[in-house]
Amino acid sequence: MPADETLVACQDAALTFGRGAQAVVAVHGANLVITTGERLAVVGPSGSGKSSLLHLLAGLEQPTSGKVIRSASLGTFGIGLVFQGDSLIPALNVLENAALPLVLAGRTETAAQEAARAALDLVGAADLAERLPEEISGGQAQRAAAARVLAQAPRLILADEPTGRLDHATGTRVLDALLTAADRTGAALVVTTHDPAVAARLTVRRSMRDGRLLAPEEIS
Ligand SMILES: Nc1ncnc2c1ncn2[C@@H]1O[C@H](COP(=O)(O)OP(=O)(O)OP(=O)(O)O)[C@@H](O)[C@H]1O
Repeated sequence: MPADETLVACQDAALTFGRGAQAVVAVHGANLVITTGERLAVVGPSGSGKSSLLHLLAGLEQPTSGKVIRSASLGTFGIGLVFQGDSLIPALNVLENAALPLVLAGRTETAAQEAARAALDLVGAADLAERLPEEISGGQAQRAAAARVLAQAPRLILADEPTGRLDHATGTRVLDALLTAADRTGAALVVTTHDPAVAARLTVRRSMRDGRLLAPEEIS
């Protein structure tokens, strides 16, 4: 795999919600290229457009104008999105939640659960495997959700405030796990955050202000 393969490129990609007087421009013409090996922090205050930008990169939202181009090489599990908030299926335990996408993609239950266990271990949540989502805290659920993404070994990990609801030690562990997983698999990693200490763990920082993506800054 070439070191600088482009995975996703935004060309003047804008995202507007609503119309007319109610229109909110969440992202103004963003230009951004994500290559393999990328370690990018997107920082900015609440409402500045970080989640919207991530959703454009993931293809969850289509740009209102401009383009978002994803490499055909990304395939089924090319992009793994760690969402803000709860995303676990209540009727499945943590292990089954983490294994589900792999089972749906045709892996055997055993192979899927093996990958899920390894990912839970990586985020320090192996002891939660048999618990239901209602039996764990919000921070533990965030770790389980991160494990579900890591089990898929995506080539691009998009993490939306992955440490936002966690105490410092747990947040550090989740971030360590995302960085370790990205290093091991060669995945690119994009993290949105309010927290300068989280941004400092990545290589490049881009700030958002009122929907505008500012120029890249290298993090020393
Ligand atoms: N589905 C939606 N419908 C209408 N407006 C939206 C929608 N999603 C986001 N917005 C608006 O777009 C702007 C950017 O929101 P976004 O969630 O991307 O910001 P953010 O920087 O991720 O904020 P936070 O840090 O609080 O998650 C905000 O003004 C928000 O109210």
